[in-house]
Amino acid sequence: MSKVLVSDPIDQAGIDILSQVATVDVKTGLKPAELIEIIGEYDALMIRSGTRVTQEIIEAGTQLKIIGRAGVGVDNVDVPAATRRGIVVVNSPEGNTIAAAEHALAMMLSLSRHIPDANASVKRGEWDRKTFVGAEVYKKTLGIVGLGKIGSHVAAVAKAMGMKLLAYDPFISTERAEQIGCQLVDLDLLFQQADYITLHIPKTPETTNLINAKTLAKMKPTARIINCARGGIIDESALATAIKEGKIGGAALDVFDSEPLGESELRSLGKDIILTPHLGASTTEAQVNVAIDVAEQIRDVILGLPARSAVNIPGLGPDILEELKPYMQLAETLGNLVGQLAGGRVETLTVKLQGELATNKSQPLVVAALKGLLYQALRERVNYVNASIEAKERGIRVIETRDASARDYAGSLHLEATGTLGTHSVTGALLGDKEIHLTDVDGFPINVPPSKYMLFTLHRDMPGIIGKLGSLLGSFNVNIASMQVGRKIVRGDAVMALSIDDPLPDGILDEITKVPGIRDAYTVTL
Ligand SMILES: NC(=O)C1=CN([C@@H]2O[C@H](COP(=O)(O)OP(=O)(O)OC[C@H]3O[C@@H](n4cnc5c(N)ncnc54)[C@H](O)[C@@H]3O)[C@@H](O)[C@H]2O)C=CC1
Ligand SMILES: O=C(O)CCC(=O)C(=O)O
Repeated sequence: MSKVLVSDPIDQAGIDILSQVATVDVKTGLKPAELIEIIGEYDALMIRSGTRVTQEIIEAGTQLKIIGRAGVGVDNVDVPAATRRGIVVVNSPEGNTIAAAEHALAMMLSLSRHIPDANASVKRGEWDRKTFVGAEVYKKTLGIVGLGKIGSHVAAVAKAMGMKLLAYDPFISTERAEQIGCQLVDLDLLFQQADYITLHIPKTPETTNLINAKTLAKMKPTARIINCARGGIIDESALATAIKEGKIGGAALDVFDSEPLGESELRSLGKDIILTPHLGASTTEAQVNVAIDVAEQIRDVILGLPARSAVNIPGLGPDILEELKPYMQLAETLGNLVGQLAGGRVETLTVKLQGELATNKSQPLVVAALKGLLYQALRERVNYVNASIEAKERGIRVIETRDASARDYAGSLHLEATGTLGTHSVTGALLGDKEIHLTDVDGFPINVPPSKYMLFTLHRDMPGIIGKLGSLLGSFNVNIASMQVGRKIVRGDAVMALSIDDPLPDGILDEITKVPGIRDAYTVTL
């Protein structure tokens, strides 16, 4: 019989499901070394946010087939390490949405009315009505950063409370935001106008320290910030200083840079700050939802069935998966590339399946292309299961076409993204031993394997231009690994595709477009 280790407190409903197919051991509060010592016996590991599943633990888990995170964020799991070992990582994308949204709303109201401190003072035997005069949220402006599942529910409730709603989410369409009752604005305007700012975004390199001394300085002196998303999105030291110096009105935090919260000046800021120990998902209902959601997936994987919310491996039947795997990678890479070339907000994605890919069972490739397209917005949170829904919620129209007669390659995939900044297209195919090659960019034929850091230019095909670009990159210490030009006619328009060894330094793209003959330049990270 299979064995499942449950290393964080999980609702009994989940344990009951697991017990149908496995021996279940519940051992909470294990130290990393203790977990490493025993994980080798188990086929599955079920966790919440308390267990940090590091590469070391994954490597010690020689029998592990699946890691189930009873919640949304999988940032406490080394997903790439699990993927490398072929371990499925699953989560529950929606089981605790309402709980987290309600916690953020509760934090906003508690902060406004000083409820925690007033409560504590009455319990101490005091009757102080002067200290705790609060503020109403009615007719105040709420700035929502991240208009996904939780942000949208916060918006719906806040609207009903009579708040004016501003939102910042670069990956949501204006129409979608309007449907939810929010005005989509840029981040600076949101910081300047909001009376309350609530964060509902993942922690990514772009969102780390999004709230810092500089952004705090843009806010109203009465502004209150709520973070029930992830620690590290707010620079805690800058926040403490801003509250102490009266630069903002206060903050309510459920999540911290390091959890459990250790020694911190945040603890000493009185009634202008509320701190909760990562309770966003801690409702009876949410814990039942996430436990059932994840336990069912662990049960299915143990029974040899696909998981429905795998964050790293598609939930498809094993035969189709094996056949499509290299093409899924192609579709994902092209989606990621075309999304970055298009920049801004993509409104339409056209997916053309060509040659042998023009069959009905190639539909997962469309999903893989969307997963790639949404990667910049959602990082590891977009998966093969949710990519279509996420695209729909962002107002992205998907057009799928098939052309079995296209015979340049056995099978090739053409993606065209149209967005607020224009239209771009890429085509790719698998060559040789299934290596991905870009075969066309914006209608210009090329033949290059994609690399981690790339630079594309649209330019006039004329003497000296390649040399000028090479020297410019050299002057910024950028090393070119490979370069290829694609053109349709001699001395007409052309595309240059360069693989570079490191990310392009800030500001250099503008310099590139100043080179006579270069019209546009784009940098992408794959
Ligand atoms: N405190 C707690 O116990 C809980 C915390 N969470 C956290 O809440 C956060 C939101 O969760 P969901 O709404 O379920 O996720 P979601 O994926 O539905 O929404 C996230 C939104 O953030 C947007 N986004 C991504 N990068 C952005 C950026 N740089 N600027 C602005 N917007 C950006 C995305 O477009 C997306 O619409 C996550 O960090 C999740 O881990 C979730 C559940 C419980
Ligand atoms: O398991 C928990 O209580 C934390 C929930 C959470 O942060 C998440 O689902 O992302």
